[in-house]
Amino acid sequence: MIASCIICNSPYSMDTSPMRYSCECGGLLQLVQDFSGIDADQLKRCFYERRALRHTISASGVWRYKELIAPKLPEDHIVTRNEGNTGLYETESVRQFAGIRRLWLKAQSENPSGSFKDNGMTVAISHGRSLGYRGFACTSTGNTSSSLSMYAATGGLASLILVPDRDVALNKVLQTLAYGAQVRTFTGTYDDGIRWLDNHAETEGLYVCNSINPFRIEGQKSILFELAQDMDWSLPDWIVLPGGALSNASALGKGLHDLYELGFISKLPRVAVIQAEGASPFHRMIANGNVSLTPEQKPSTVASALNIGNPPSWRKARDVLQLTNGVTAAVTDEEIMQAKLHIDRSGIGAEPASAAAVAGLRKLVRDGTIHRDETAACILTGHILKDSDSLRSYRDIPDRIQQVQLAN
Ligand SMILES: Cc1ncc(COP(=O)(O)O)c(C=O)c1O
Ligand SMILES: N[C@@H](CCOP(=O)(O)O)C(=O)O
Repeated sequence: MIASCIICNSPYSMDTSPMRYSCECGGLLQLVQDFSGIDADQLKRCFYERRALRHTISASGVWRYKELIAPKLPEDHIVTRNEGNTGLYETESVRQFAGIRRLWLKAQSENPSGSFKDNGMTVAISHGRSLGYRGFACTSTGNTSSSLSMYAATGGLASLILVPDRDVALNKVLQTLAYGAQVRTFTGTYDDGIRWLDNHAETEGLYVCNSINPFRIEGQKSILFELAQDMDWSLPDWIVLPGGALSNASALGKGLHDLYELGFISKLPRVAVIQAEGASPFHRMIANGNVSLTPEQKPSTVASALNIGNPPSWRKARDVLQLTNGVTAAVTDEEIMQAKLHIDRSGIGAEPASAAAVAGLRKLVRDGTIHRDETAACILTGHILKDSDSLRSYRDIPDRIQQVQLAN
């Protein structure tokens, strides 16, 4: 496959190692898809047929869309856990909380490792394996690492993980270790980890699975494809998602572009990217009308997955806002936890980072950016058990635990 630089358009072949993540000029790479031979109506029928095929690669909520993601990747290199196929819910209590006419929640938390990362990771790992790599690496606040180490274990491959030594959810790191990964902790943030990988991955023979990897982004497009298929190719007015490294904003935007180009959808929904106030360099850039991103040196939020001060994909996300007439917002930790309470009590549940999307939707409805008669889908990115420390902040929990003596 060919990738091109998002800044200067230089082309690169992605079929040989060492793997390339960025251009000589520093711009990230983006895969170039050729949809010229595709019969869209026939492909649409295939998507429905494949969804019904249990226990096959094609039934995966990612590989079902292989022609639009990695058409030439040989099937025998694919490492899959039947990812995707996640639920789409309409929940009255969360809808009322957000204050919008109709709201759908896409629960990527139902993925096999518990977060949306699996949609992209299956593609990145499979691509790396097709190039002959045996060692896979990332830096992570915990979800990318859980996903990477799960797929590495599935494929009999080695994983090396760099984890900041503070402000990460311990149970995500334990999940990562449980799958068998080697973990190195360091003083610093996700941003420092990315820099280290940039400088050392090639010499250590490692394939990097962070979202600087364009195959990760390509795989994450499937979240949007599945949402569109679930909704019979008629998407809501808004797609609202949390923003950290901005991989999801980049991927969903590319997915929207693809579906529009192929004629699967006739209208582009608007994209709203929601950041936590303590880690909101992208929101500040957009709100201030700046042309480049000023990194945040000490990102800090209760939504530990969003503790990212220098999101690598900010240019791709900016282009998505331009394509979809999108917006950004920032929400406080208190607003995030308030939204999380509603999502948890609805029975769906989510980690704080995911709840930022619902908190942001509520804010944008309240300030009139989103009209209450419009419709929206929020992407719930991670599972309720992912950040279990945050659950301790529910003040009513002690009142609902009763110590009793059980008589036989
Ligand atoms: C649960 C969860 N939600 C949201 C995000 C932010 O997504 P992105 O980095 O794609 O902006 C992350 C990690 O990045 C995450 O782990
Ligand atoms: N929250 C993420 C951080 C972003 O990672 P990336 O995979 O988009 O590079 C995590 O789970 O580590």
